[in-house]
Amino acid sequence: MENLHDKRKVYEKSQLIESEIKQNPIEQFRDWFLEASENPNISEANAMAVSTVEEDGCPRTRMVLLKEYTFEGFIFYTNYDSRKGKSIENTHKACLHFFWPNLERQIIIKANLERIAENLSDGYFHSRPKGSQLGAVVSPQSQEIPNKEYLEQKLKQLEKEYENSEIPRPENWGGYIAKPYEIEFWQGRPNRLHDRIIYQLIDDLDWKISRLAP
Ligand SMILES: Cc1cc2nc3c(=O)[nH]c(=O)nc-3n(C[C@H](O)[C@H](O)[C@H](O)COP(=O)(O)O)c2cc1C
Ligand SMILES: Cc1ncc(COP(=O)(O)O)c(CN)c1O
Repeated sequence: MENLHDKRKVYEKSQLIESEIKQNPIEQFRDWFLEASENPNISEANAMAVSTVEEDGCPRTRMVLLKEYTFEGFIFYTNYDSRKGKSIENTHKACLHFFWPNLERQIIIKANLERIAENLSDGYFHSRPKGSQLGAVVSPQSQEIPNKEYLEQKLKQLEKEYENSEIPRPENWGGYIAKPYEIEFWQGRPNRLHDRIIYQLIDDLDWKISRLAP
């Protein structure tokens, strides 16, 4: 069909060296995340790929929006009965991936996942625009639906129903916190000799920092 052999870029914008990195990977994440957020060429710095392993042993990846990060972990919101929800309930694990092409950087995070407390999910749910709240109520995420009109009709009905009242958060919609145990920071370099620094959690306390070959 099409040969892409000559499609390649030289990465040369920055470097990642031990003397300049943070000892804690969340602080390192914050440095890189703030830089990405402030970059006018990156429209959704908080968009990340989330991979989960499904029952056939194959990982499946989709984008979600990171909504909060703390020293404890990374929080995103979704439908607990979705495909990702089901695989998280089975494995309690996921891999989060950020790629910011303009910075020539990627971050790969392996984590244990838990649902966040219901009151926190309530708080976030009600902070969303009403249309998005209704969207979450209307959509049986990842289920087969008969057609597009099915959602549009349900939305119209609910718009009337909740015109003057608060929309309750669906029980199956809420947040997950991904508590990291391994975080790799990757900075593109010339000659494909990229910088890779990996933090691995030891004893639930300390992070071991190593350099990996590109
Ligand atoms: C940039 C971007 C951000 C997204 N953010 C979310 C999100 O925060 N939560 C969510 O449930 N789906 C989000 N989606 C939709 C998901 O990619 C996905 O289609 C949906 O969650 C169903 O995934 P699943 O069937 O694998 O569970 C986003 C899609 C894109 C492209
Ligand atoms: C289905 C779905 N759920 C949730 C989100 C998260 O975004 P927000 O909570 O800001 O609406 C998105 C963002 N694209 C989405 O597509």
